Amino acid sequence: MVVWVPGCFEISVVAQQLGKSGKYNAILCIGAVIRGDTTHYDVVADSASSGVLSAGLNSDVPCIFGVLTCDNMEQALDRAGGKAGNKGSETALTAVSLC
Ligand SMILES: Nc1c(NC[C@H](O)[C@H](O)[C@H](O)CO)[nH]c(=O)[nH]c1=O
Ligand SMILES: CC(=O)[C@@H](O)COP(=O)(O)O
Repeated sequence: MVVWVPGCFEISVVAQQLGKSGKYNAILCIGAVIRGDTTHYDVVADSASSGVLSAGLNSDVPCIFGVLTCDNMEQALDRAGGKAGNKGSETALTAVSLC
């Protein structure tokens, strides 16, 4: 199942709900935080990473951190199936290795 959230900040709360539902063996948390003009980037990136970790610990279901933290769109696209690979599919492999 795919669940969409408004932004990376909201990933962890939904991941925790899904983990606690008991329906899933792993949750793949995929997104991109792109640096802007302000410090908002750091807040969202830090919250996403610590939140996904907490979601896994609190739900006892692996929540895999597949959130890109990039300086620009080019870096993000390169890592979303471009010349630097596909970090999304790597999260799936990580989940398989843990289950
Ligand atoms: N700047 C990025 C955001 N910002 C939105 C936040 O994640 C959040 O939805 C909002 O602050 C409301 O709580 N989200 C991304 O996924 N990527 C960004 O680069
Ligand atoms: C508010 C946001 O989600 C994000 O776009 C912030 O960008 P900026 O740092 O350029 O205000």
